[in-house]
Amino acid sequence: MTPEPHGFAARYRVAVSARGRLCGGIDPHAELLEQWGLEVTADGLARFADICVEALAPVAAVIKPQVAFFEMFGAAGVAVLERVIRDCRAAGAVVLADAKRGDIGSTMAAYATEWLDDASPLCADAVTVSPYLGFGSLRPAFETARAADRGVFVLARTSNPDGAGIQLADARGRTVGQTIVDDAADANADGTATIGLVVGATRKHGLDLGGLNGPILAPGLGAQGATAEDLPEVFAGADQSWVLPASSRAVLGAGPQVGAVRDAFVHTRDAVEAALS
Ligand SMILES: O=c1ccn([C@@H]2O[C@H](COP(=O)(O)O)[C@@H](O)[C@H]2O)c(=O)[nH]1
Repeated sequence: MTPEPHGFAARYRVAVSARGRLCGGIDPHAELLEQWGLEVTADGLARFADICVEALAPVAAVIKPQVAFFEMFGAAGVAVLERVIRDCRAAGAVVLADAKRGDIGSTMAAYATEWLDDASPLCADAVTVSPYLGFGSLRPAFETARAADRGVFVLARTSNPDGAGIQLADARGRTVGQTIVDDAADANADGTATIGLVVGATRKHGLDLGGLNGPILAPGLGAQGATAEDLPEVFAGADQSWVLPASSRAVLGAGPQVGAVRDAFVHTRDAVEAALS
């Protein structure tokens, strides 16, 4: 019997059932800043971030700041990121920091503290991680997340074409990507959905996702070519209630007016909800 959602599963389910299945990406590309009439500086970044937060935080179930675009401005950019995370969470959105961290276990523990510990100024609700050092190396992040009802999203089958070489490689009869899925499913047997996966919406992934019992972040909608109508086929074998498509540039390209960004987000979210079961 599937246990009642608790831990991160409960928080995630509440947000998605109230606001729908679309993750709004905050990716302050230099091109977008220029398109919005902003300087490519920390001040321009701060204005861009304020508009994104005002547009998305009250309506999006999950918001995913791409941390690289903040870190590239150094300490001033990280200060903007801290504010984005805090303000989005205060408005009721689940914040997934797209940081793609991964290292040996002892260093992974420091990353876990950075992104998942209440005492950190960068504390989010979930973080993306890379399993290249082995699924087990991520354990400190899983433990920190589980203790705090937070989540960790592990890269399994990414949206970029270059991912195939490693993710589809044979690992004793399964693909490397499938071993990540299976390890995540085992770790989610407690019903907390602490472990989510990243599986691109851009192509047939070839994974058996049926037993995951956790969220599936599906980037690639819009700028990378995937459409809402593609989703049912791409995620045919998954529990689609867990599928969370993500879009950044295609939504943000509607800016800089707050209302236009929000409308673009809501329009995309409604298309996703109409397409998925
Ligand atoms: O497999 C992956 C994992 C992460 N991403 C990230 O998602 C967004 C996509 O942005 P778009 O503008 O909607 O293309 C970006 O932050 C990526 O780093 C991904 O695309 N694919």
